[in-house]
Amino acid sequence: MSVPSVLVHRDAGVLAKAVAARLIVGLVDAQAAKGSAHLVLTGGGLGVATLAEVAATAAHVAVEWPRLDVWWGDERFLPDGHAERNETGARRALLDHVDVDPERVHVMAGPDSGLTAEESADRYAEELRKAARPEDHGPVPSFDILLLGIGPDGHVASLFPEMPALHDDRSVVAVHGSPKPPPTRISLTLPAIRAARQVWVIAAGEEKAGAVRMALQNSGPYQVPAAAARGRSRTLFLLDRAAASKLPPGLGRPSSP
Ligand SMILES: O=C1O[C@H](COP(=O)(O)O)[C@@H](O)[C@H](O)[C@H]1O
Repeated sequence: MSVPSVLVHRDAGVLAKAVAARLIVGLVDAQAAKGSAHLVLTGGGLGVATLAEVAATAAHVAVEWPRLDVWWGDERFLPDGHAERNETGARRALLDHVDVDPERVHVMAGPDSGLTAEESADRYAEELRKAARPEDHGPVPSFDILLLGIGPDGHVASLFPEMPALHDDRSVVAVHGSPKPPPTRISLTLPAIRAARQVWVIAAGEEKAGAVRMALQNSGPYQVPAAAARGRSRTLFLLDRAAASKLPPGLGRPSSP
């Protein structure tokens, strides 16, 4: 697993633009190397703001959107089109504005599908398994870039501290009793997240500063799930100054004056 690098931008607005630019370059590079790419999206305020910045950046035309598989790290178990679904935010901010192949946009089914949360998680795990190639050596594709927001409690995706999902070795699980609404969610597990080539944890705001510090300081994953969010080749913590404000001196590298 890779050792995290920390990059700090001036504020949330600059951070969203910087992550968007980095994402466009990362996808173009992955497609140039392999022909197609796998991207895992996050929900949350900064996650959606980043996608809106991708759509607003002229260079996004360099991404071959039809040759991109889009996945989610987690979903709130709500009906299709619900404003609080991570999918809805991603569609409005980016996916409705680019030429993605609908067959390659892999959504986590909600209750309107007739599935229970467990069945939805199992179905997503199966979709991931089918997309995995022998060279991935596991039940999920080696995602090229996996984006994660982080909660003030250190949660990533819908993996909350001290919940049983943190011990699950399946790739996708249903989560019940989430401390953040809505209570029922679907989430990739830590083994699925750690199968990614690159994991980018993005965070803005002072309320995230304590969690960011713990995630970078060898906390146990059961207490701080973000501490286990690491990519096989690269892990980036992309922060604004407020989210980096509790890091020990020298840990964060300023990127924006
Ligand atoms: O509920 C969720 O929250 C986290 C973080 O969201 P933020 O608005 O505090 O940045 C997000 O990463 C996750 O995907 C989402 O379901």
